[in-house]
This record gives sequence, C-alpha cells and structure tokens, in this order.
Amino acid sequence: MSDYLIETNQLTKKFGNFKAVDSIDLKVKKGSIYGFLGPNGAGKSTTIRMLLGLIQPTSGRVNLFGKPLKSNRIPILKRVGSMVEYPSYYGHLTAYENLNTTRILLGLEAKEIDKVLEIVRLTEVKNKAVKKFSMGMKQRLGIANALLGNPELLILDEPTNGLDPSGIHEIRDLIKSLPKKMGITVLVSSHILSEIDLLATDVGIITKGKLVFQGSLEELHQRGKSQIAIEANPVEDAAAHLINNGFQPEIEGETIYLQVGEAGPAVLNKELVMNGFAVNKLAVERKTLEDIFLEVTKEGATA
Ligand SMILES: Nc1ncnc2c1ncn2[C@@H]1O[C@H](COP(=O)(O)OP(=O)(O)OP(=O)(O)O)[C@@H](O)[C@H]1O
Repeated sequence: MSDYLIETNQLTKKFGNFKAVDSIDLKVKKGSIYGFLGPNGAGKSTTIRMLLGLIQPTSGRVNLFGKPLKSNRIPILKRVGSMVEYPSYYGHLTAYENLNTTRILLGLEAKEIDKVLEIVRLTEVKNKAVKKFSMGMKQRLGIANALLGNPELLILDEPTNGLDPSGIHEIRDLIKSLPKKMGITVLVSSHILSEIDLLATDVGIITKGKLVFQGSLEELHQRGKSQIAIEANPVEDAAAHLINNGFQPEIEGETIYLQVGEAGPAVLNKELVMNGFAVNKLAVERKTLEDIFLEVTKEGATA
C-alpha cells in the first residue's frame, strides 16, 4: 500500500476559464503534519474541498488511504475529520450539546464526547453556551467536533484564522500533540509562514493554483543557501567587472549578490579593490525562510 494518506494526481479545479487549482500532486505521509501554505486566494480551500469530496475536481484524481475517493466516498470519509474555515455552531446550545448533534449523526457512544472535550481541554466549560465562547474556544470546539469518530486523518482549513497569539499557541500545541497522542495525520492550511514553520513536519506551498514546493520542513530550510552580499562603488561597473571575469552576480538595489561557492569573500574583495572599486560592505548572508517563501512563490507565479 502507498505510504501516503493523501495523494492527488494532476488535481485541477476550474471556475469558468479560471484555474483555481492547477494540476497539483499532493503527497501527505502517514503520521505527518502537512502544512499547506499559500497566500490568500492561492487555492487552498478549493483543494481541501476536493479532498473532502465537497466539490468535484474538473480533472485529476484524489486518493485517500490508497483508494480513489470517487469510488469509495463514504467508507473513506468515515476515517477523516475536518474543520473548514469558521465552523458553524448553535450559539444557544452548550459545547456538549453541539457535539452531541454530531455524535448522534455519526452513531457514536456518548462517552466519545467526553473524550474529545478532554483532548481539546474544554471539559470544564462543556455546559456553557457556545455564544459565550472566545474565538479560540470555538476553534477548539471545531477541532473536537472533527475528532469525533476517531479519524485517522484530520483536515483543518486555516484553524488559527482570527485568533489572538495565545489562541494561536493553544491550537498549535493541540495540533502538534495529535500525531503522537492519537496517531492522527494532519493536513493544516495557513497563509502564515511562521505558523507553518512552528507546526509542520512537511510543507506544500501553493500559489496561483500551482504547487511550487513540496517536501519536508527541513528541505525548505535547506533551500536557504548562503550568498555573498557586496556593496561596491560604482555598483553597475563593479558587477560588469565581475561578469567579465567569469562570475555571475545579481544586482538588487545597491547590492551585488553572488552564490557562495563561486568564490570566497577574500577573493572577491581583492578582485574588486585591486581594480579600483571601493568595497563598502562584504558579508555572507543566509536567506531567511521568508526569503525562500517569496522566491518559490515568485518562481511559481512566473512559471
Ligand atoms: N465558487 C467559486 N467560484 C468562482 N471562483 C472561486 C470559487 N471558489 C473560489 N474561487 C476562486 O478561486 C481562487 C482560490 O480560492 P480559495 O478559496 O481556494 O483560496 P485560498 O487559498 O483558500 O484563499 P483564502 O485563504 O483567501 O480562502 C480565488 O481566486 C477565488 O476567488
């Protein structure tokens, strides 16, 4: 059997002539927390809706647990819990009563409610009306609802949207505990890079409907190769001189960048100074995760 709990093949969704999701091959490993990252409007929710069978793909396939979703919808979706953006509740009902409506629909035993309330740490307020809950408590209730029925896979669309920092922290800790504590694989979408960085083991970056990066969080970090930044005067002439001598510099504003490996800082410094350029700064810089994100989303958008 495939090692992937979620595997899509050239998954595409068009709205009219507009491709909201364009030929994506998602691969989500068992036991991972897969951060599905992308700017607003990138296609995350549309992809998630297709994974949950809420909308039909225009083309391509979704396999969950190694089986095509199309022909095994009901047994497959029984193994999946989900929370899509801003879950809806009956505000006048308590947390317990809200969960009870789902429990009855799923035909589960009553004790399952206490179990999920405990996991999301809402046991003490289970008899409080949900309209009195904070946003963070409501999101935790949404996750409790998704956990009813012991899912093997949890799909959460922007679960930290609209939360304050302490709410975000709580949801993050909760999600992080799920693979270890309950053996659940999680796909979680977000448009916030730092969020995914703190939470995920694996990352898929989507922009304008295209998957522009997929791999472990470590692999994403490793793309941040070091580079040498040089501020030399006059900048255009200094860059031209380097090109004439076989280097491949790039200019951004007043700075020249070269990949580490082309030449060491000392060699570059000597080359420029000996040829009459004033070198005001020469430093080895490592790209931040944000730089990498901007780079892959830019590359993807122009591809
Ligand atoms: N039913 C629809 N009809 C037409 N266009 C749609 C429909 N649903 C989504 N879109 C468009 O598809 C694109 C992707 O939307 P989607 O909601 O999947 O993005 P997202 O990455 O989840 O962003 P956000 O976090 O802002 O929801 C957007 O340009 C959106 O306007």
